[in-house]
Amino acid sequence: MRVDTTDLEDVLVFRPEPFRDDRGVFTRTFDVRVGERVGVRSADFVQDSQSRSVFGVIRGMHGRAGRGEAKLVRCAHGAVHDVLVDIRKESPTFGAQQAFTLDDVDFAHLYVPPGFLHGFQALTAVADVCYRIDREHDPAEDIAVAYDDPDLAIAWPLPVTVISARDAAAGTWAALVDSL
Ligand SMILES: Cc1cn([C@H]2C[C@H](O)[C@@H](COP(=O)(O)OP(=O)(O)O[C@H]3O[C@@H](C)C(=O)[C@@H](O)[C@H]3O)O2)c(=O)[nH]c1=O
Repeated sequence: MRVDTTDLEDVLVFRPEPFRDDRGVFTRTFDVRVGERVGVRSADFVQDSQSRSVFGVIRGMHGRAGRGEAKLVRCAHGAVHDVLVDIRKESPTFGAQQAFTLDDVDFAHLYVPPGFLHGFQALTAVADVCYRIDREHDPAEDIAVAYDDPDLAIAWPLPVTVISARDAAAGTWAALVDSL
């Protein structure tokens, strides 16, 4: 399993080597020893979750107040266009964003440290995203910035088909920056 750095400080991509044959595919999704070499400790993650989205759905852009949360994110079925925005004021990449394709072909696995906005758009009829977080979910700490905020100007690949009521009511990037 290879580990790539990214344009965003401290964000990593774990790249497994899927095995394919006539039956289908086998892939290791995470390797504790590889993680430990780059400071990502599997034991730190306390909740594993999965969401299923239909074509064109956008979920995001979500963050967490307080000390934030670290995430490991992968797409188990289908494909998503996954976007991260660095909201750590002290970071050299503060305000920068990067997009990643997560799919069930390469099985790339993103490590997102605390202090990021995260969102994705489903590129396939069904897209299952699995993620692990290092703190128990607490809706009181939810942060959301509009997926179509003009200052963020995220280039989503498809017209949005469905978003949640929470995401439709999300705040602006400018308001978030003022609050940091
Ligand atoms: C995120 C989350 C939600 N829930 C509950 C709350 C609610 O009743 C239901 C659906 O929640 P949401 O609408 O917030 O789910 P969703 O919009 O899919 O939120 C997720 O979006 C992606 C982009 C992320 O990065 C995640 O961290 C998370 O914020 O599931 C949990 O119990 N645990 C969780 O970790």
